[in-house]
Order: sequence, then structure tokens, then C-alpha cells
Amino acid sequence: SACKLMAKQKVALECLSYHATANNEDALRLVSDPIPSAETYNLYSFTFIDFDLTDEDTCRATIRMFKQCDLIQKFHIPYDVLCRWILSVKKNYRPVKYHNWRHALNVAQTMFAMLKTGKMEQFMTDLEILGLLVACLCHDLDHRGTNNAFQMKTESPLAILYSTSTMEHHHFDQCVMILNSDSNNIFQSLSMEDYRRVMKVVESAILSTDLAMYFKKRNRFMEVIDEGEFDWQSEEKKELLCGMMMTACDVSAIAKPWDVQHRVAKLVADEFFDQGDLERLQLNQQPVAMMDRERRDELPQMQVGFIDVICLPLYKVLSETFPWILPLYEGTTENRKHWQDLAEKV
Ligand SMILES: CCCOc1ccc(S(=O)(=O)N2CCN(C)CC2)cc1-c1nc(CC)cc(=O)[nH]1
Ligand SMILES: [Zn+2]
Repeated sequence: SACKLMAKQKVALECLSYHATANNEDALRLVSDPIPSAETYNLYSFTFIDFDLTDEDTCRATIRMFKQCDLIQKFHIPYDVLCRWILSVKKNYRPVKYHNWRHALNVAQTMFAMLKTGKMEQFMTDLEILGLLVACLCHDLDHRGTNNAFQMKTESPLAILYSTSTMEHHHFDQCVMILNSDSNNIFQSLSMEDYRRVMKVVESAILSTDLAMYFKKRNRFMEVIDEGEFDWQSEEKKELLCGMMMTACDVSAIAKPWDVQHRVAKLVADEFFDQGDLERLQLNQQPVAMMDRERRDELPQMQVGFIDVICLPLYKVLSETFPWILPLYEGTTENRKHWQDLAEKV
């Protein structure tokens, strides 16, 4: 429709207003950087912390993950293209309080740890591993710190473009835009067939990070587990597993050491409260509890609810089939105790 076309142009114009991709000198500096070991960055651990990393470190850590999965060789990714693509992805995250580049890096690192330390790579093809890491790094691109409901309520151009999973469709769109930019296509050496396949993995994985989709898919996933699935090679079951892994990575801050979880939860809360303020000021509406800073003392109880409804059931069913990711279940259980203590104190 003309209305959709106008919305698409409006979103595209926003991007053109500044150069969406990285500049060459930054890329060439990263090309010449030595890349520290995975152990230096603690990349194999479920307790990885990015707070002390500089932005340059985060780019080197990302390259290290690609190297450890041998993706540069296997898919003939020109090294300068990989460097430029990483910088472009980082550049297309906004400086919002939570859904920023650091969140994307943490999600990708948890995926790396699940594949390697969690031994889940044995069920994945190389193309799926490439697709999953790329999806994690791109899954929240150009996030504005507001959720799908807010796009709808404010009739944002994005909500006109995509009526369901609004932000997730936009994140995938941004991922495609970067890949289609000069010297940013890390998939350029792939055959047409492999390119189609990896883009399908990336699209499905990014769209699966919409929590509204998660609940539906989780029930089907549990059925598949109960039916005793073990090789995960059918198309439908593999897509289901990848979707569950994406959510597991997306919420994995909940499993980090308590001081890290507590600090990250504050970033999440601050971003939610900013949206609540906008809803009050811009829409003259009462925000939902989790976005209402006047109800901040209910936060610990909400975190217990988040853990019980979303996180623990997922980590439980995943660790029953893939026992080496048990640290995610254990870390979350530990943090539940801390949030419960704070909830009882109020
Ligand atoms: C920390 C500030 C309060 O944060 C929350 C409050 C409530 C719930 S909820 O599970 O009840 N639920 C989720 C689905 N919504 C549609 C309805 C509300 C989740 C969070 C929460 N979300 C994330 C992911 C962004 C990370 C995180 O640490 N906490
Ligand atoms: Zn996310």
C-alpha cells in the first residue's frame, strides 16, 4: 500500500541521514589489531562480563568467536569485510540503556558458550552456527528502547510496516541493510543455495526473539522433547531448537553472577521506566507496572515472576536434553533467591 511505502521510505530516510556503515579507517585499524585469546576474554564461560571491555575489545572479542568457530576459513569471509561488518553492526545500535551493542555482544557470547562449553554445536551445521552468531549480534539492531506495544500505540512508521513482531522485523531489516552495504557482506563467498539457507536461519532466529512468539513455540518444543526427539535434524525441529536457544541467550543476563544481574536489571528497568515516562507524557496513558517508575518497589517481585514464567522453564527443558548448559539454570536459581529476599524486604 502507499501508506506502507511511505513508512518504508521514512524509515530508510532516517538511516540515510547518517552513514549507516562503518568508515574505512576504523575498519582498517581493526584489521591490523592483534586478537587476544578466547581465555583472555573469558568467552567460554557462562559468567562472561563485558563491563571492563572497551568498545575496541568488544570488536576483537567478536572476531575471536568467529575464529574459534573457524567461520572465517569455512565461509571464506574476507577479513577486512568481517571487521567492517562488525563495526557497522555496532554502529547501528543506539545508545539506549539496555538494548544496545553490549546487550547484543552478551547474547552472542552466551550463544558461543552454549555451542562450545554447552556442547550444542554437535547438533548444528557450520551454516547454522554462522547464522546463529550473526543473528545474536544483529537481533536488536536499531532498538529505540521501546517495545512493540509502544510502536503500535504511537502509530510509529515501524508499526505501519510490520503489524506483528514489529521491532523484530525491523531488526532483521537492518541486518539485511548492513549486509547489502559496500564491503559489508560477510556472506559474499557463499553459494546462492548457502546464502538462502543462512539468511533463513538468521531471519527465523531474529524473529524468534519476540517473547510473544516464545510462549507459542515453547509448548511445541516441549512436545517434541516429550516425544523423545534426539537428533534434531528435521527442518521444523531444528528451527524450534534454534528459536529456544535465541531466547535462552536473549535473557541470559538473568543467570549471571548476582552483582552483574542486579546491575543489568537496573539498566533494563531504567529503559522500561523511560518508556513509561513517554507513555505518560506523550500519550497521557498509565504505563504497565514494569514500566511505571512509581511502582519500582515491585521490581524484585516482577523479576521472580520473569524467572518463574520465562527463564527457569526454558533453562530446565534445555538442560534436561543438553546437560552442559546447566550453569544457566543454576545461575538463574541462585538469582531467584536474591530477588525473593529483596521482594520480602519491601
Ligand atoms: C528489571 C525490570 C523489570 O523487568 C521485568 C519485569 C517483568 C517481566 S515479566 O516476565 O513479568 N513480563 C515479560 C513479558 N512482558 C510482556 C510482560 C512482563 C520481565 C522483566 C524483565 N524483562 C527482561 C527482558 C528485557 C529482562 C529482565 O531482567 N526483566
Ligand atoms: Zn535482545
